[in-house]
Amino acid sequence: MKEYIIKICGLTDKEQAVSIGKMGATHIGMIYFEKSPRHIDIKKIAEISKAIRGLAKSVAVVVNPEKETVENILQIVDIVQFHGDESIEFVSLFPKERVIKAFRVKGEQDIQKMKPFMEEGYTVLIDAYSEKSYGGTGKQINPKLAKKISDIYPKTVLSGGLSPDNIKELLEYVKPYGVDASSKLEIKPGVKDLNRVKKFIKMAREFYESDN
Ligand SMILES: O=C(O)c1ccccc1N[C@@H]1O[C@H](COP(=O)(O)O)[C@@H](O)[C@H]1O
Repeated sequence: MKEYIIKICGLTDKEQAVSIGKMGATHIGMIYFEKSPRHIDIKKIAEISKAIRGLAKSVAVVVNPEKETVENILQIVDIVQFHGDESIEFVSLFPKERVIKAFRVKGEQDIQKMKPFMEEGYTVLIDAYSEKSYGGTGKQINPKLAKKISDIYPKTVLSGGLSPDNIKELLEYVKPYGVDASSKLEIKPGVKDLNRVKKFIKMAREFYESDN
């Protein structure tokens, strides 16, 4: 069977997370980064992670964390998503299959930074660069650049401003291994519009389950 990732991120509510798991998301993300408007504490992450067990994989998004923080988080979620400037030396302290490494991509020069992670076979997520924020900005990555990265590296997850309005076109053009969406599926930070989420997941599943 074909492997792919459909990740919905920035959940703060258990009931919403369970609904999204039932809609067919493969991964559900929660933000553990105090500067984010979607930040939730460890107790809440544990509660949501437990509730979605068997439905979808749980992912905690962190930005430049301490080693102990990651060790504690990996006790309660399936996967940790490093969304800051973490080095390969730091990331490789943790099991590869339990890691997603995100890169905020400005231009082709950033591909160089991804190379060590690609060579080691990590799942690599690409997001748009923003000066103001580490993520969840709704900004879109240049599709040509995204395609170039996805063509180079088969385990590339596309993110950055994805929604039902652009997903079909981007999937057909970039053909990434996975997709990840957050802010463009929200009513307000941390609260999802479930109709938009459902539409997004349906469109992504149609792509991945067709002979694209
Ligand atoms: O969502 C956040 O607040 C956030 C904070 C810090 C790092 C990452 C964050 N979100 C991730 O950013 C990408 C793109 O999100 P969007 O769809 O453009 O809103 C995604 O992986 C989010 O999980």
